[in-house]
Amino acid sequence: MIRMQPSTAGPGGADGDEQGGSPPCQAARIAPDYFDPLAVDAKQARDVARWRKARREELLAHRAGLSIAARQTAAAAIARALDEVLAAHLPDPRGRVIAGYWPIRSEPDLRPWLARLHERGAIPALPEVVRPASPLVFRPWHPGAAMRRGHWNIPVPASAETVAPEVVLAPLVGWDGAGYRLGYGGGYFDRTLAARQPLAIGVGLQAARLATIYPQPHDIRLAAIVTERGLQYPPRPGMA
Ligand SMILES: Nc1nc2c(c(=O)[nH]1)N(C=O)[C@@H](CNc1ccc(C(=O)N[C@@H](CCC(=O)O)C(=O)O)cc1)CN2
Ligand SMILES: Nc1ncnc2c1ncn2[C@@H]1O[C@H](COP(=O)(O)OP(=O)(O)OP(=O)(O)O)[C@@H](O)[C@H]1O
Repeated sequence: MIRMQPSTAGPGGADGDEQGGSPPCQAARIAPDYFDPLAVDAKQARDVARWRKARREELLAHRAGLSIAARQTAAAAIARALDEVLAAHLPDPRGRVIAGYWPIRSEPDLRPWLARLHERGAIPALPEVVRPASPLVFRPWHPGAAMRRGHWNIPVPASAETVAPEVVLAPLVGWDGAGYRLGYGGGYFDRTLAARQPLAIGVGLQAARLATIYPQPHDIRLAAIVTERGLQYPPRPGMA
């Protein structure tokens, strides 16, 4: 299995991308979970944003380099782990709205999992960016549903109907053991989860784990994180 060695130096740290001589930010020295919103200054926010951009590029390049077979194996294992999480939270999915995503940029393809839920009577949904810097909107989807191109060319259901999912899969570019997600940098999922509270389950590769994503006040902790190695968050007793 291919392993990724994510850089461990934090924002403003000596990870080789510092340009100027400004003092390093202290985010790496405090507990990653502790954030006093009043203490978050513009410089720290910029440091974190720059650090995240660099990690996103590394993680996306790693994922894109995996074979199709490796990605399919991972997606199948993620789907099995998701079934377990769902069984615990939503034993009978009939009539319940469960949002996935249309895979882009080598994301695990969980459409077969959504299709199985559809067969079991659930209402799968997919997200759409309808307005920049706004929460996502979800539209019902089923295998074979008519699609159109949305923002960023991501296919979205052609239906004008919107639904409110009880469960939302959040594809992970990166993640950390405290339950935080690194996405593509639009802040869409955070805005969506801030606006309503579905059960948000992060899905991604084990290799995309970071020591911390340096959670900021806008970052919302996921309810669960699932990789090809099963449930990673919340941690199970005895798990490293
Ligand atoms: N398959 C899939 N569909 C999805 C998501 C996803 O993560 N995966 N999303 C999950 O949210 C939404 C789309 N998310 C997006 C996030 C960022 C940008 C974007 O324009 N990014 C800028 C960088 C922004 C920045 O760094 O300031 C860019 O790449 O130019 C577009 C869409 C909805 N659909
Ligand atoms: N609830 C919110 N209200 C206002 N701004 C927000 C909110 N959530 C995120 N943002 C802004 O969105 C930007 C990107 O955030 P972040 O780096 O966390 O994106 P991401 O979670 O990786 O992206 P995405 O969810 O789209 O894949 C940040 O500049 C942040 O300030």
